[in-house]
Amino acid sequence: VLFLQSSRGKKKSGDVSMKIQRNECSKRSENVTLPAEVAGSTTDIIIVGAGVAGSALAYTLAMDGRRVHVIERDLTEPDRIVGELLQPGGYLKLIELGLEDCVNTIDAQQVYGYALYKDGKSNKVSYPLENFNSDVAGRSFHNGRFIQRMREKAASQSNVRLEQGTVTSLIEEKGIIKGVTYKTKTGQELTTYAPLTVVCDGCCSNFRRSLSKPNVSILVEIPSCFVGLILENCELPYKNHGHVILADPSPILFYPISSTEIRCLVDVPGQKVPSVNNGEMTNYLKTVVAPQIPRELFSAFMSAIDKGNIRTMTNRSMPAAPSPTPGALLLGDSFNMRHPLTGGGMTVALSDIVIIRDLLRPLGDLNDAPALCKYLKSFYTLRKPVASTINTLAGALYKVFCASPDPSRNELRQACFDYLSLGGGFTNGPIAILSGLNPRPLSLISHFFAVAIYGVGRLLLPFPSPKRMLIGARLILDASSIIFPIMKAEGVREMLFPATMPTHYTVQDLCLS
Ligand SMILES: Cc1cc2nc3c(=O)[nH]c(=O)nc-3n(C[C@H](O)[C@H](O)[C@H](O)COP(=O)(O)OP(=O)(O)OC[C@H]3O[C@@H](n4cnc5c(N)ncnc54)[C@H](O)[C@@H]3O)c2cc1C
Repeated sequence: VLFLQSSRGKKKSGDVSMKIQRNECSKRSENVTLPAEVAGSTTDIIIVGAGVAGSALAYTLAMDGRRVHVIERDLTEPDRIVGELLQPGGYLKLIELGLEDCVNTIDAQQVYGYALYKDGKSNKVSYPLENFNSDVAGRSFHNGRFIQRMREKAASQSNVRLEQGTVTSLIEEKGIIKGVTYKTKTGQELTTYAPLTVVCDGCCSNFRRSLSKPNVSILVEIPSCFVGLILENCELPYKNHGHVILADPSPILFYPISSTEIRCLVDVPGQKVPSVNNGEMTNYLKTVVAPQIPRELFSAFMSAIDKGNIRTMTNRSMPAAPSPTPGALLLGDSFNMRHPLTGGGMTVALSDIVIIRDLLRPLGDLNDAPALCKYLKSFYTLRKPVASTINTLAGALYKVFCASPDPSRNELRQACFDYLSLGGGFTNGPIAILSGLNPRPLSLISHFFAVAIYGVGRLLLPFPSPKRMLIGARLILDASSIIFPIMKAEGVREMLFPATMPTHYTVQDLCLS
């Protein structure tokens, strides 16, 4: 057992300020009988997985005085091609959680917006950061370095126990999750109990099915894969910006991950990528992708291919489908995924954690399973406007940015590229959604259809021909058929009218009830 605990933590569990806060709601726990193991437990919350979500949650709950036991399969520094660009909205959430120093000392790079490339033309689209402090911007980094910093920060709290182990099952009794069984590094099988278990075991979650609606596995879509390379000894054409190439068949991304390295992610549609082992991938990258790369990056791109460190990762998307379960909660990618084109995953996870933290704060007694369940149901509704907007944009933009033989889809793609170059609100609105600075559902819908109308207008002016009118009509249909199914899967009512949901309780409502 690797047990990391530090004496540097400032708050101890049950300190005076926490006791005052908790008393407000503690009456609710009367008359609830608890399983003996849970009642005697010295842990308030078990967290499964210490990735982005698990580490951030552990730290923030510990700061609120909770006793947290985190079980992570592998505590060594991850080496992955995921979660490398944190949007400015995510950075704001990091500040709210007190974790902003985790991007210091890891050679993270500030990101101020994107450069979009199409058919040799490029446009710069800056994040609308004017009204924020100068340090508010996106951050890009090595994912593993960021996660290690977050784990260290969580483990520095005296009331966090971070342990290496693989959780093998959830312990359930009479419909209530009471704890988990896990295997330690040495192969010992142990059980641990707590009134709340939060599962943050990532995109390939083993526990998603037990805590979601029965149809959850059919909701997981795999629209494409990313092929990752690291470019060295070169500069991005637009310094401190992400670069999105609207390539054929689908987008290519570049962004800095340190002061000397640039990540390249090549999207390959479908579930299969050319084989790396038999050289098909090298051939694909050199013949199909390389000719579409901006010339400033071309030779570094070719060198990266020759160097051979080619990584691949499946891109999954999955709307949240929770089945509210007393004593347990899913969070992060195990709960909800979206296409990584827009780099929204960590922002959604951190935003969810802020909501959970605020909801749990007044709940003194986590052993009150019915009250806890009510709070958790409310979480599923409160998160919807932000999470669904970021998710819907990711899915819709991926579809719009892919090349297509269909003339109306190509018009929509071109209209989107040109619309984002118009400046003012036309540029700021969509990029404020993407960056997580202002992710409002109505803004998303209005900009999405404004792009479509802009595309139709260009087709009809100055003189509409029957052919162009037909393409225009199909363009509107295409736009609708892209956005509405994603919104439907996300839940239109929760997204647009969360206050009409029976489970829409604010923290104040819950405290008063
Ligand atoms: C190719 C790609 C690129 C991406 N790029 C970005 C980006 O640029 N920006 C962005 O915001 N998002 C991005 N994302 C999404 C982002 O990576 C995720 O949203 C984020 O990592 C989710 O965090 P998580 O904590 O839920 O999962 P993870 O960070 O994957 O953490 C899960 C943790 O659980 C542990 N674990 C798993 N099973 C067990 C078990 N049984 N017992 C104990 N521990 C266990 C794992 O070891 C791991 O540490 C990308 C995704 C992909 C696929």
